[in-house]
Amino acid sequence: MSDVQVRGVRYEVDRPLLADIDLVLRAGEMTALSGPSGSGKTTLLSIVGGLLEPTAGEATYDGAPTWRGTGDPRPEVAFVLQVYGLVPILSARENVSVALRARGVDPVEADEQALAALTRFHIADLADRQVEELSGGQMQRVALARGLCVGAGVLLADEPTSELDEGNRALVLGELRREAERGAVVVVATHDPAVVEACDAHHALDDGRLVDHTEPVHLAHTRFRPEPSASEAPATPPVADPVVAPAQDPAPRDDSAFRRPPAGR
Ligand SMILES: Nc1ncnc2c1ncn2[C@@H]1O[C@H](COP(=O)(O)OP(=O)(O)OP(=O)(O)O)[C@@H](O)[C@H]1O
Repeated sequence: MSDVQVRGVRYEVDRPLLADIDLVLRAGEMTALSGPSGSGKTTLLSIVGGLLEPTAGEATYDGAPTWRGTGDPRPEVAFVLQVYGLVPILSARENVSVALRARGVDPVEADEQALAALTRFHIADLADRQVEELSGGQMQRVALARGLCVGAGVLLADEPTSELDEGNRALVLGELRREAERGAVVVVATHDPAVVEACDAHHALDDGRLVDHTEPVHLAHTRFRPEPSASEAPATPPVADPVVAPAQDPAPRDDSAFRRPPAGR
């Protein structure tokens, strides 16, 4: 098991997009990366995974830079992309199978493993449907099946629950937890306080820099949540910290499947 080390990373295009990023992303843990839209989460994931070359500094995994000079990620790295990156005219199973074949898995075996991966996300019944016929949430789960099926050492997921209902979010968090438990570095860029809460570590970005998130966390949808009108005002005062008490669920949620394990595991 190896951690990802991010040291002195800066990234500029026509202006600085990331500056002074120093992080350790630990193997065996789920790490949340939060921050408002445009704060640099996707850019940082891309550098961590070797899709982008940092202007300065480096990200390393297992002692070697993740940037290989080409923009092709190392085989130990898998992404679940925000825009899914699926091939619309291929079936769900084919989209997953392609990722396995690219890593040298025999085609018949790859098809079997692809079906097993879709089963993890409760979409085995959609295996032979073309991806372009699927809903956004179904596509997101196909992308998750593809990202998680390869047993990557570094799994980078960009907003992996953005299209999902609460039940499927719990399912996905449970599967990400399983990846961490087998020793992967799991990093999740997210706006969702429930996802942050399920992670072992949390780093917040604002305008391309890491910020102290012990104060109210920079989560866009909590920051910009409108004030309730007088007629909508709750009978009891709202809780001050949206991350400590993020949800106002009417019913208790069974999140035991993805809750972080107790200390000293
Ligand atoms: N190729 C590019 N050229 C120039 N600017 C870019 C490029 N890619 C991203 N940016 C800018 O970099 C900043 C960070 O973008 P990024 O996608 O990393 O943010 P994010 O935190 O992931 O946002 P979101 O939550 O909306 O997905 C934004 O201001 C964006 O406009």
